[in-house]
Formats: sequence, C-alpha cells, structure tokens
Amino acid sequence: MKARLGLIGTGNMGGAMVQGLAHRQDLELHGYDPDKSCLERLGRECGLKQQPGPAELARDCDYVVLAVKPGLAPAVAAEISSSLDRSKCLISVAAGVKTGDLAFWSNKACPVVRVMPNTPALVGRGVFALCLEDDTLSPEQAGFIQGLFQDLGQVHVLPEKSFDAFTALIGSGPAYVYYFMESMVDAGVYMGLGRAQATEMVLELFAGSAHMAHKEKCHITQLKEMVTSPGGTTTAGLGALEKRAVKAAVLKAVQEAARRSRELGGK
Ligand SMILES: NC(=O)C1=CN([C@@H]2O[C@H](COP(=O)(O)OP(=O)(O)OC[C@H]3O[C@@H](n4cnc5c(N)ncnc54)[C@H](OP(=O)(O)O)[C@@H]3O)[C@@H](O)[C@H]2O)C=CC1
Ligand SMILES: O=C(O)[C@@H]1CCC=N1
Repeated sequence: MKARLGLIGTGNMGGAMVQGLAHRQDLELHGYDPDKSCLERLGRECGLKQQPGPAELARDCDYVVLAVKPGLAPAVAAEISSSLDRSKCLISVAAGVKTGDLAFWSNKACPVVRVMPNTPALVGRGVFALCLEDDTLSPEQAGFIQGLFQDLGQVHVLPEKSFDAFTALIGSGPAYVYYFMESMVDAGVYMGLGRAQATEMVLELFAGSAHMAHKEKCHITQLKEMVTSPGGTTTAGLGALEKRAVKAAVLKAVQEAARRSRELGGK
C-alpha cells in the first residue's frame, strides 16, 4: 500500500518537497494551502491530491508535514491534533520551532520529527537536518522519514541543539550563495560583459568549482591556493575581499540568522 504524505502549506518549501517527491510511485501526496492556485498547479504537475483543510489532511495521511510559517505552527498543530494518532507522524520544517512545543500544541497525539530543509530539494539536491529524538517514534517511521529525505538530497541526523546553527548555515544557505552569484554577475556586467552571458558563466563557475571540490579530496584552502598565482590577478582580488572583511561579514550573517532562528523558537 502507498504511504500517504500530506503537506500543510505548499509554498516555497512545501512546494519544493512535492516537486522533489512527485516521481515516487510508493507515495500518495496530499496537500492543503489557502492558495488554491499553487495546489491546482501541483495537482496538475505532480498528482497532488487537494484536501479541504488541515484536519482532513491529517485524518487521511500517515505522515503530516507542517510547512507553514513558524508563527502559524501553534494554531495549525492544535487544529490537527484531534485527527492525529500514534500510527501517524508529524514532521515540521518550520524554522526555530522546537519538537517539545510541537508535541505540546498537538496534544502529544503522535511522534514529532523536526526537519530543516533547504530549497535545492526541488531538484533532489537539498541538504537536510533531521531531529529523531522523540522516543515515541517507531524504527519504521524513523527509517521511512530518513529514506524520504535521502530521496530529496543529503541527510544529517542532528541533535536538536544543533538546529539553529544548521538553519542559519544550510537552511538559509542557498540565499547567501545566490547573493554571491548575483554580485558576481553584476560585477561582470559592470566590467562590460552581457548579462545573459555573464549569468551562464557564473552558474558554470559555481557548478564547476563545487564539482571540483567534491572530486579533489584536498582542503578548500588548497583549492583556493591553486588559483592564486604569486603577484597575480587572484591575489589582487582576494586582497580586496579581505580589506572589506567579507569573511567576517559571512560569519556575522550566519550568527544573525542563528539568532533569528532562536528568536522564532521563542528563546
Ligand atoms: N523557504 C525556505 O527556503 C525554507 C523554509 N523553511 C520553513 O518552511 C516553512 C514555510 O516557508 P515557505 O515555504 O518559505 O513559506 P511560504 O509562505 O512560501 O509558504 C507557506 C504557505 O503556507 C500557506 N498557509 C498559510 N496559512 C496556512 C494554513 N493555515 N494551512 C496551510 N497552509 C497555510 C501560505 O499561504 P498564504 O501565502 O496564502 O498565506 C503559503 O502558501 C516555514 O516555517 C519556514 O521556516 C525551512 C527551510 C527553508
Ligand atoms: O528564512 C527563513 O526563515 C527560512 C528558514 C530557512 C530558510 N528560509
């Protein structure tokens, strides 16, 4: 029998998960979102079954993914609590929201798993943190959930205390990468390259560099040194980045994101 997986909220993250899982023949995907247009599109493109509300979705599904904004988590978890039971599992992707709070809001009706995803899940290249610390979670449920996210990318089982750090670095991470990409395209345009061509070049620069870092088993610093000829162009460019404390700015960005994650979780 197919496992029934329901997403409450099919925006950026819920929608990315639906699209990443649409190929799975062993899954029946259900969704609820007040935005009917995204539900209809995911119905057409991915076979998502529309549910009339969160409670109905929770009643009909084995695994219920909470993919609403963190501020809505208490109300939605409470709303579905009477549709949950021990055979089901609540999976939350909400930034900052802790498993203990989710269990409390949902009246401890079923096991709770906290996941921090990132958007490349859309193309099967997400990076996920899974918190599997709920001792009411069965080995079958834990195995199913790990398999589910492995299908969407790379999985790291982490203690909940590491979630703010992971959220700040990896959950938010794609935005930092795109920010850097955008800056490089703009720099190319500033130097006279066409925007479309500069974009194509920068995308391949990132893809090629990441691929090389995966393939060559050496340290990232060593890869950087391979590019940097003494007295050459790269050292001039890196010097300018150092002068503007770009590394310190990246560190600060991740610290600020972690602070916000703690704040969203009420800490
Ligand atoms: N985007 C990302 O990269 C990541 C997001 N997350 C987490 O995922 C969660 C969702 O974020 P994201 O997808 O970006 O947000 P979006 O706003 O794109 O999606 C949330 C969706 O939930 C809908 N919604 C609002 N109220 C309800 C409700 N009562 N029941 C069901 N759906 C509802 C919203 O509809 P409407 O717009 O009409 O209100 C919207 O379509 C957040 O908790 C976030 O922390 C985690 C990691 C990465
Ligand atoms: O910006 C956010 O709050 C969410 C969580 C991680 C990525 N996006």
